[in-house]
Formats: sequence, C-alpha cells, structure tokens
Amino acid sequence: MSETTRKKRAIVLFNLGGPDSPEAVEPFLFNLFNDPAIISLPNPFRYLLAKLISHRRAPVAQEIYAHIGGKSPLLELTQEQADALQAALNADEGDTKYENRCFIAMRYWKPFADQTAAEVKAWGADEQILLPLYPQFSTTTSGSSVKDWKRACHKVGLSAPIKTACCYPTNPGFIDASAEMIKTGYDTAVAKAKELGIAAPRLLFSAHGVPKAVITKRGDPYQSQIEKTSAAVVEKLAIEGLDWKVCYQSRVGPMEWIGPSTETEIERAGKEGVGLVIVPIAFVTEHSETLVELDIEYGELAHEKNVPIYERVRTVCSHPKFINGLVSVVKQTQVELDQNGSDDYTVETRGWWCPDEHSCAVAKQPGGA
Ligand SMILES: C=CC1=C(C)c2cc3[nH]c(cc4nc(cc5[nH]c(cc1n2)c(C)c5CCC(=O)O)C(CCC(=O)O)=C4C)c(C)c3C=C
Ligand SMILES: [Fe+2]
Ligand SMILES: [Fe+2]
Repeated sequence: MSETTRKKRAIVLFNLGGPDSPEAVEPFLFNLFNDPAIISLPNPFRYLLAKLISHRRAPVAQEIYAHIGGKSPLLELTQEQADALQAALNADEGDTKYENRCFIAMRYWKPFADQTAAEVKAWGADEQILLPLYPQFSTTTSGSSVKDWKRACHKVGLSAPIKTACCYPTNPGFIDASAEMIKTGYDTAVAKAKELGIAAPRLLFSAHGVPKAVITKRGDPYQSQIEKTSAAVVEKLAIEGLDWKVCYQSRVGPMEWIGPSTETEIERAGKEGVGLVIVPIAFVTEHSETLVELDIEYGELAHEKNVPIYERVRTVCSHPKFINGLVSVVKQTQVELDQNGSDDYTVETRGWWCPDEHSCAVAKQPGGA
C-alpha cells in the first residue's frame, strides 16, 4: 500500500506519570488522590481529602524523589519505549497498512490526556489503539487512564475509532524479557550464595499493592493477573526446585491492602537466612517505586534484618523482546477493532471491553465501584 493510502494509527501509551520537579510533587499527589479510581468518595469530600493528604504527604514524597534528583525518570523511559515501539511497528513488513505513531498520556502529571488527545487529533489519526503500560489490569491504573482518555477525546472532539488493550499478563514477549532480566540477577545471587555456603536464593515477585477492597468489592483481576505473570515467568525460567513468592509493596493510607507485604517477606528471609532476588513484576520502567523504595528503603531493611543477599532485578524498559511483545498486543487489539468495531466512548471502564477472556473473567462482570 502506498504512503498516501496508509491509515494513520495512533498508539496511545498510558502510565502513571511522575513529578518533573520538587514543586510538582504536591500537585502530582493531589491529582492522584483526587482520582475517583483511587479514592471513591463523592465531591466535595474527595477534593478536600485529596488536598489534605497531598499536603501532608508532600514532604515525605519530596524526600523520596530527592534520592533520584528531585524528579521521576518515568517520562524519559516511557519516551524510549514509545520510540522503540513506533520503530518496530513501522518496520514490520507484514503490516504495511498503517502509518503508526506512538503518543504518551500520563494520568497524574504531564503530558496529561487533554494535551495528548489534542495532538492525536491534530495529527489526523484514523484509528486509535490504547495501550496501558501496565501488564496487569486494575481499575486504579489502566481503568482510570482509559476512562480519562475517553473524557479527553470528547473534550477535544477526537472521534477516531478506538480499541483498548486491556492487559497482557502472560504475553510471551513480556514473560521472555522478564525471565531474561531475572536470570542474570538470579545467577549473580546463586554465585554469592555458594560463596557464603547458604541455600539458593528466593525469587520475590514484588508488585505494587492495592487496597483489599479493590479486589474483593470491585472485582479487579489485578492480583490474580500478578500471580499469573509470576507463574508464567517461573515456568519460563525452568529452574529446578526454585524458591519463589509473590508479595506487595508501596502501601499508603490506613486501609487494609493485599498481602503479604514485601516488608514481611524481607523480614522472613532475614530470619531464615535466605538471600533474596527482588523482581518488580507490575512495573515496566524504573521510577521512585523501584529506584527508591526497592533499592534504597527495602535494601536498608534487608540489611537491618540480616538478609544475606539482596539483589534487585531491573524492569524490562525497552528490552527488544518486551517491545516485540507490545507489537503483538497492538496487532491483537487491531484484530479486535476490525472484528468488533470501536469501543464505546461513553461507557465505564469495566465490564465491557476486556479482550482477555481467560484472565479477565472477573473484569467482565457488571458493577463495581
Ligand atoms: C501497577 C502499578 C500501580 C498501582 C496498582 C498503583 C496503585 C496505587 N498507588 C497509590 C499511591 C501512590 N503511588 C505512587 C507512585 C507510583 N505508583 C505507581 C504505580 C501503581 N500505583 C508508580 C509507577 C509510581 C511511581 C511514579 C513515579 O515515580 O514516576 C505514589 C507517589 C509516591 C509516594 O508518595 O509514595 C503514591 C502516593 C495508591 C493509593 C494506589 C491504589 C489505590
Ligand atoms: Fe502507586
Ligand atoms: Fe484483560
């Protein structure tokens, strides 16, 4: 197909976003806590509570970001992923129907959905594929971003047909890239364990936690998908007698969160004298949760609790196998768009669009917060 007749396909990548300066920390936190997917109170209560919590948490969060130069590296790393994905899609000789362009929309800091939707419109996109950079679906992350994107489309008058890639917890490219990264860290830890004359290390899959009610009341498939991803990685690694466990980090607020917590698991490893290889399985880029919480805060905790080995595996970022995995997710979503037509622009984010029957049966049920 010639250049002129190729369809313009916008691939919109979503992530959380992070502050780009110390001054941005408090408004970033406000945007996060003012999201009904995070605090499901009606207004004005949510707004007021978000003002209060963001103001109180800002100094703590500023200290967190101070460890990494006062800002999050999330946008730059996401831009690298966007560039790699765009190049891979446009180099695909089997798929010459499209001129692909990747755009980024962050949920709680720049570039916000409104700005990006205006850019997608100005480019003249014929179709849109929404691609959350969260392999596992939660209403607090992918669901919130998709809902906000559709609001922004309406606002700027962007009506190109749209299809959402809900989630890809066991996508082979994602699993292969993760297993490859883990193997390096695991081998290093095994060599150290041999030197120390202790048992082989434990693989600790640490995912960002969510409040328990997000799973039990809303029915998010997030936790079950985290377990599916971890099991698929373990299968791919095929290490005999591997000691592994899933746990959850980053708890904030007074509510009960899903567990076990990463802190508890670090403490247990210390008591048992077992080394740890920590794998951030819900993140595909580096940011405060990996560079500060895992590397610094939990690293110090592991030291305090006498964990003999503490090795943290880097996230997949722009690993070519992960990028190829995203290419296959885009293609699958295109098939969905061609077969079933555009997502509805106005409907809620749950119970209607997930293409992943086997792992998202829960998300298909109507209702939820
Ligand atoms: C799978 C990914 C994520 C889920 C699920 C998630 C839920 C969730 N997060 C908070 C509160 C905070 N998250 C913060 C930072 C942060 N969260 C994620 C991802 C998920 N969050 C990322 C990638 C980041 C890092 C952003 C960056 O540095 O670029 C923060 C800010 C840091 C801090 O103050 O600790 C808060 C607060 C809640 C309440 C929640 C579910 C309800
Ligand atoms: Fe978070
Ligand atoms: Fe799904």
